[in-house]
Amino acid sequence: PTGSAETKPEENDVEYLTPVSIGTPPQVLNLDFDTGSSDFWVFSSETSKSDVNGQTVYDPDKSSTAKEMEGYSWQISYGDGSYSSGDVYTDTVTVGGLTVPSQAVEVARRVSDAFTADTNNDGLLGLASSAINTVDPVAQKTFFDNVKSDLDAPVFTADLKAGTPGYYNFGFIDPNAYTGNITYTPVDDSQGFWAWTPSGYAIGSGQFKNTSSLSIADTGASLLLLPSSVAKAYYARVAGGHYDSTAGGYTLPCNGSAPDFSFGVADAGARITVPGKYIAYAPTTSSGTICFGGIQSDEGIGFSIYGDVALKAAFVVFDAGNQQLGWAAK
Ligand SMILES: NCc1ccc(-c2ccco2)nc1
Repeated sequence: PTGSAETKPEENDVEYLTPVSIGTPPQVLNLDFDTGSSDFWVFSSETSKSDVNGQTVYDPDKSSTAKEMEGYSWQISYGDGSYSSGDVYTDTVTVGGLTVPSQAVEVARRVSDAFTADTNNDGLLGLASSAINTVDPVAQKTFFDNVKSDLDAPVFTADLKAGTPGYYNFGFIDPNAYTGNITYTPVDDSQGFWAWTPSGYAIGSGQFKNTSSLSIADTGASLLLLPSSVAKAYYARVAGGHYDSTAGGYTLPCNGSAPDFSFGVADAGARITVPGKYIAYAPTTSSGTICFGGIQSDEGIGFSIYGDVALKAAFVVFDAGNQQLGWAAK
């Protein structure tokens, strides 16, 4: 079998939410599919009332197929400083027509303020390696790991789009979803991420620079976080671009003409071009004319993060069968 689920962008494409059915009768929650983490967690009837603010919650007591995993718990913290924690059930979960009869569903007791404030986000569905799942005492499998062996092919694809719905597909590669060829590059999952090394980059029509820095493909991250030297070189080419410590990063005019940013995949000379208009990411709170930059520095993280700003410029194949990432233009 195969599956296909439409995913919809929140404002400014800050995240993409995908409907997921949990339990019997089905309870539909809109989740943030995250290739940068491996916990499937949801707002629930157990979530502290002060932590819930409009989210749809999963209530295991209303599901005839829910089973509590007694003595199991989880707690996770993310790179953006947000966190959540709680207990664990198993229940039937359906994504894009694909059903896992006994998926570990991590129900939240507590979530951090940023999750509380994100009213449309009902939880996360992790798609990184199950090796970094946080459930204690025994790590649980991701939805993809549970369904992988049944799929026509052990792959899923991310086709995120700017300001309009895209798709997460499971078990097949849609030839109509991309242009040209898919260029594959090896994945190193030793840290649990979809980690890869781009072959280099170009800013606008500038010359391509061969440099390699470990990066992850992260659908659960909004921005493109690059080595500080690259981010600096990029904004040096942006009229009105500069580092603004009050904003906490580089800003630029929202209506400007920022240069494109291209990155190389494998040595095959394949390039993905992020249009400059994607880099005027979101107006800063204090203005409508100055935007927070979609490219920022990866200082302090230890690797670069190819988040939605970059991913929405490409058709991306997460190929677990061959431990590789495929990139295509679209
Ligand atoms: N990269 C994982 C991730 C995803 C979403 C969020 C988040 C915080 C507030 C709203 O959403 N944090 C981390």
